[in-house]
Amino acid sequence: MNHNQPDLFQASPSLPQGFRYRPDFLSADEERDLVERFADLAFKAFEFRGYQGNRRVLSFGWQYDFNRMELQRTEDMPEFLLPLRERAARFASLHASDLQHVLLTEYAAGAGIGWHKDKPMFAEVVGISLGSPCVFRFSRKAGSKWERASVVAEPRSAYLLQGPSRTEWEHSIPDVDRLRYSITFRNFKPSRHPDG
Ligand SMILES: O=C(O)CCC(=O)C(=O)O
Ligand SMILES: [Fe+2]
Repeated sequence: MNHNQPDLFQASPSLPQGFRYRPDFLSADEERDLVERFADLAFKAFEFRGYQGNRRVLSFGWQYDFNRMELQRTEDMPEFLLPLRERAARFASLHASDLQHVLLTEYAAGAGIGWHKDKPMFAEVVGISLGSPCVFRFSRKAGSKWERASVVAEPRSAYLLQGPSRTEWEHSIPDVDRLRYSITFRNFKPSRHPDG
């Protein structure tokens, strides 16, 4: 037996601390059903200070408006996402009711997301991937250099950003070759809940 074999459910040691990756979080049938549902949803071009990114987004529960720089209450999560929220919460050791916000993102071929940290009112982030695989890249400043790491987020996988992977590292996704969706559930930091 090879004791150096990395634990598939744990990020390899070179990945940021607090990052967890789980392949086959969804079955192929679940992935197909979700992609079919997404085709009927009203995604909107991501917009920031008048600039339209080439990805399209849709939020439920709460949405962060990047132009107004504030959270707004939005439509409740649709029923079909609730069992997935339950599973995402278990993966992150949270309660489903903690995950009051979900962002659906559609990356058409040629779309990606630039370097960023998620907004500071959010705590943990659980991301579920569908469609095209993508490279999930991490970067952080280490003295005068940048430290880098990356992992392939396969379709049907889930990842968790918590601890340093959430707070110290930025992440980005280079342009995908074909359609990818992500479902990102987030909870609020207790002191930053928009309901006070
Ligand atoms: O698509 C993903 O998996 C990540 C999306 C992301 O980083 C974000 O919306 O903040
Ligand atoms: Fe992000």
